[in-house]
Amino acid sequence: MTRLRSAALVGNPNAGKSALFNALTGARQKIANYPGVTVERKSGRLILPSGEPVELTDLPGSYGLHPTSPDEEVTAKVILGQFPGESAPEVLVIVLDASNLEQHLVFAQEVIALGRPTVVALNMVDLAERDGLVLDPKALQEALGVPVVPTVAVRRRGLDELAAAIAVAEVRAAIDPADHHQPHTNLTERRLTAHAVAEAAIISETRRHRMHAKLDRVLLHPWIGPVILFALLFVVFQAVFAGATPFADALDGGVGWLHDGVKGAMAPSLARDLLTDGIIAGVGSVVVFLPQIVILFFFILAMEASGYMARAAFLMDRMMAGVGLSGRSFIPLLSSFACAIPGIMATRSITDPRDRLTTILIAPMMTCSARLPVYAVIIAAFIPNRSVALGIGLQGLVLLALYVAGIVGAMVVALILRRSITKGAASGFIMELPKYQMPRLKDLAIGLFQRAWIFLRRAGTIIFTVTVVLWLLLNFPRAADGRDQIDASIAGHIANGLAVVVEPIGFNRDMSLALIPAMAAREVAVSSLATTYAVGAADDDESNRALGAQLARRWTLPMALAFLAWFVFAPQCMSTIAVTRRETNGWKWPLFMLGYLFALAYVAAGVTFWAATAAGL
Ligand SMILES: Nc1nc2c(ncn2[C@@H]2O[C@H](COP(=O)(O)OP(=O)(O)OP(=O)(O)O)[C@@H](O)[C@H]2O)c(=O)[nH]1
Ligand SMILES: [Mg+2]
Repeated sequence: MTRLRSAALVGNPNAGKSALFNALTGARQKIANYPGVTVERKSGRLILPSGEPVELTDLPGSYGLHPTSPDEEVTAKVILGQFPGESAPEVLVIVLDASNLEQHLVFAQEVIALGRPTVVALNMVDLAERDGLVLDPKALQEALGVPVVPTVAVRRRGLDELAAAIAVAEVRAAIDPADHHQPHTNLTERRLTAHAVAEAAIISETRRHRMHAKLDRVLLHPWIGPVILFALLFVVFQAVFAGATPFADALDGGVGWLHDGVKGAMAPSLARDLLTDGIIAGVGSVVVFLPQIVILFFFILAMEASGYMARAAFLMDRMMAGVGLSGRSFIPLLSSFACAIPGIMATRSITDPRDRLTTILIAPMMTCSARLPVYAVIIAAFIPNRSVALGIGLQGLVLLALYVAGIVGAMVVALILRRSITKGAASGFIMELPKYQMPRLKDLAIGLFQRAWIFLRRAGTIIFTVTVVLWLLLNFPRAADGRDQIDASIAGHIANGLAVVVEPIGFNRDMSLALIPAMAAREVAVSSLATTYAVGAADDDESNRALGAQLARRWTLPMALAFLAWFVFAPQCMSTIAVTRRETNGWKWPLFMLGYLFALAYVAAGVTFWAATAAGL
């Protein structure tokens, strides 16, 4: 019987380890063009040319075996076999960025010096060629004393050769198992060697960086840069509304058609109502926002893949320093625009613990994609679809304002925290800028498909479940004839109780009813409202079934704005609290987070409501 052998991918951040891992194992780990994407180890199965399986582990990028941040610690522990119950990987596969050889050779030497079976993947040779670098893998192999295989992870070039080299390295491991020397060079020596080795491996080098240098001069310019960044974000939010409308309308029509079809086909019964008013109205009201999600992520993924996101981090560094954070916090905060959970996990690449804690605490204020359906449904119902000037849509503008409100809120809180609870000097910014790349359509398509799938899976699982439970709580006990079903129901009683608390900030019963199930996931606020109004609507009320129409009829503009303000801040997400507990090792910080965010949400909603009312809106 063959036993499962093991290998691990190690190297500097952004070398293409995860891209190689995906290509070799068929996994779908997140890859993106900035350092610090992977923060946890992840294993998969690689089949060698002989048919033998190898357990391959993808690791967070690292600059050395002496970790300076939690993600680097994972890498060091795996390489050195320090995780309890796990032995060190038999083969170390060092992934080098060929276009950035000198820098990547510093850590590589440290790994090679461990004396373990080692293979080098000289990755990104395509980018090196593009930049006018011709390399000599043989010379590199000779200098390093381990096999070197040129690869292009994203084009699947060199994969067989790499697998073959891993297989051979294993055989050598079996012959000579106890060859352990410790690294006996210091950092300065390794830097000098790296320079010499890289120089020897470079056959020719023509300077073709000029175009990119020019691009950086514009995009990183102290004031042109931020203007471009802001203009870009502006375009994104306009596109989210303008581009999605036809698709969203079509989906909405589909959901309506399904609702009416089922209603027509089944005899009146509670089961029919559960299907139509509960599941189809509730889950359907969230699913229709798929086009918005896809458009938003199209831009995010394109900016990530091109290398622009890392420039955005660089631009924001000064602003972040102003509130006591470093540009390092930018990437985790940026990830939080998809979802705070990966965002909070991405803080593992932050060296300074207080910096890291602050970033975790403010991450939930970044507008995650779960808020998009809530924002979009309210905006579509209350903000007129007209242009303010030059074809700039008012709806997109309001959406952008909500995102900005979250960011400004987070910066203010960071400023306060850094002067009180997480006091300390801001640490420096050391992120290296990745190379510009043209995003590949196939990668974008896969990334979008993954995001769409995550969104639909949430709709099919958590939102579905909460909607069914809510429908049950809304329908029982049954109201006496002629009485309001919602007021009589269990959910209605709970909501009436909570309404006392949220009345001062302008919320009515239906709004407070939406808040409790929305703790499970923010989108549930939308499905709850849809289900509540479907249950509450009299049967002859068909024409007004659309959620937007119901909202416009039942809420005033100040109420709607207050509801939006609430969702900018409210920590309506159990999973975020759970992940905060895990990442901070205890209940103290997640409880603090819950407390301060609810307080902020309450104040923001109240101020919005009363200001809007006073302004006569
Ligand atoms: N042109 C080209 N791009 C590559 C190659 N390998 C990876 N990339 C791109 O380089 C970027 C970084 O790749 P990742 O696989 O995320 O890098 P990583 O080493 O896992 O990075 P961390 O997880 O941050 O340590 C992504 O945008 C990839 O698409 C390659 O061989 N050629
Ligand atoms: Mg990675």
